Amino acid sequence: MLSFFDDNDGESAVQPVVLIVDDMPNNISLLFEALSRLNVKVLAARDGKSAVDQARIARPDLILLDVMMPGMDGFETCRRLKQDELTAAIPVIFMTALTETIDKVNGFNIGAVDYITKPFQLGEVVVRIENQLKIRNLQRDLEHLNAELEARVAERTASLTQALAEVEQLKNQLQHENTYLRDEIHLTNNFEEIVSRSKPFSHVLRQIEQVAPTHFTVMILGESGTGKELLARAVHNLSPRKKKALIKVNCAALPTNLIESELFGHEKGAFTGAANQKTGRFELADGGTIFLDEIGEMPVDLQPKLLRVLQEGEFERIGGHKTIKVNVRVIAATNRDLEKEVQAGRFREDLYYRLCVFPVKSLPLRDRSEDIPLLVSHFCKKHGPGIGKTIDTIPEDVLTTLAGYHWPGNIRELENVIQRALILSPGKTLTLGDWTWRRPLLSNPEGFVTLEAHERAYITQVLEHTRWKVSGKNGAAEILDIIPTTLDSRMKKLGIKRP
Ligand SMILES: Nc1ncnc2c1ncn2[C@@H]1O[C@H](COP(=O)(O)OP(=O)(O)OP(=O)(O)O)[C@@H](O)[C@H]1O
Repeated sequence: MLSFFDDNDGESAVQPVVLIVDDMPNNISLLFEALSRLNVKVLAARDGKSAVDQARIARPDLILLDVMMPGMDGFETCRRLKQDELTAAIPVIFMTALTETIDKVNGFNIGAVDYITKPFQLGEVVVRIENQLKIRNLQRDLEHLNAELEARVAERTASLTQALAEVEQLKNQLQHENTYLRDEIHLTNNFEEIVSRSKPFSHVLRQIEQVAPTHFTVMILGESGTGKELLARAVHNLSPRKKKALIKVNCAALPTNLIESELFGHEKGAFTGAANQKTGRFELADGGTIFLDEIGEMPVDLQPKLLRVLQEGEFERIGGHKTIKVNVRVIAATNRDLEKEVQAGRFREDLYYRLCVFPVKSLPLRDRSEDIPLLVSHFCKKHGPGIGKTIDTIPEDVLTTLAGYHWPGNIRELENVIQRALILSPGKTLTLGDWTWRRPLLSNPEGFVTLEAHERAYITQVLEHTRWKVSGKNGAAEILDIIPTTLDSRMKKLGIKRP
């Protein structure tokens, strides 16, 4: 007995189904009998329409289709079967009487696989059916193999795509980390020493560019370490006086009794200890610029003399009678609230107005934190060579940690942190070491950070302490008394990454 779907265990698998379509009951019974020799299930239909309906439901493995039938003939039935995707793949064998004059080629054209002629030679019929069922079986195997192959290809493609995406992500991350180092810091301004891409700071630089070529006195206001001196130098360098001297006086660094002599000079014997004549800094700055840093520290009794130089460009040395005329551009800076100083009577109002003709406010680092990556890279380049360090990677997590800090000491503090990090970095990747242990997070009353920044800093601190051991004995999760998965998700949320 023929079994088309025997599997390896010898068990008979699904029985093939053959649909006989003929309007003559005699033919159907003959075929029934012939097919009973095969291990197949036989279905029958008496006309084309019910054949199509049955085929849609039963999905036979083979259809024996009479050509000449009343109503829908075999050709039309076959056409319909082939148009329907549920039945299109079912092989069709046409049955036709020898006496019938039909166009056999047409039958093959519309999808038939074979012809059987009536009256039936039952032996031949069985062989033809067997052959078609074998072919059908092989086709099924092939389809199955194809599907399996496609599934495997799809699986491989998916994992390759995933791997490619991960590589791409890694590449992006590395590129990002290196961007600040690789790119020359091309700034669209005329400030060689000043590094910034921040929008608010670009307004400050714009003001500097506008005032620099004029003769106006410039007052630079801002917290300590925000780059006031750099701005003052920029004013001078962008002015027509750039070839002449820029003389700096730090009013806070000079003892009160010496400020007048430093600024205006003295004649020999003008006071005890004045053994020689001294040229003051206003005279030295003649034709150039004088930068009076920490102007808020200027003693009140000296302020009228300063006002006179500003207004008339003249003064006398201490102990001297000769009026000295100078052409000096004045730039002043302070981190104090000068208006308050005026109200408190420590600063003359007229001098205040004379100095504040053109005030420029330097910005604290916390208001331009987008500059942190640039500044970090700038300070690596500025200080690395001095201590024999070449940094080529600034990891994202280093930048994230730095961006989360409030910077009460501004850029000067950032510069110090980077100098220290450079010393501690063992290779070419910048590491912050245990900086987080030391930074005075809450030391500055104006410098409170957000809860999130504090949490980020604190978790980073603990992780650095445990050398990035998250779970297990002496791990960060144990210290923080939270479960490791919670710590993992906090780290993800806060952007904390193991260096
Ligand atoms: N935009 C910047 N780009 C590069 N370096 C900067 C920038 N701003 C400040 N710095 C650096 O930060 C340090 C502090 O800057 P600076 O001395 O100009 O600040 P300051 O406001 O004058 O401070 P203070 O009020 O204490 O005198 C300097 O080493 C300076 O070179």
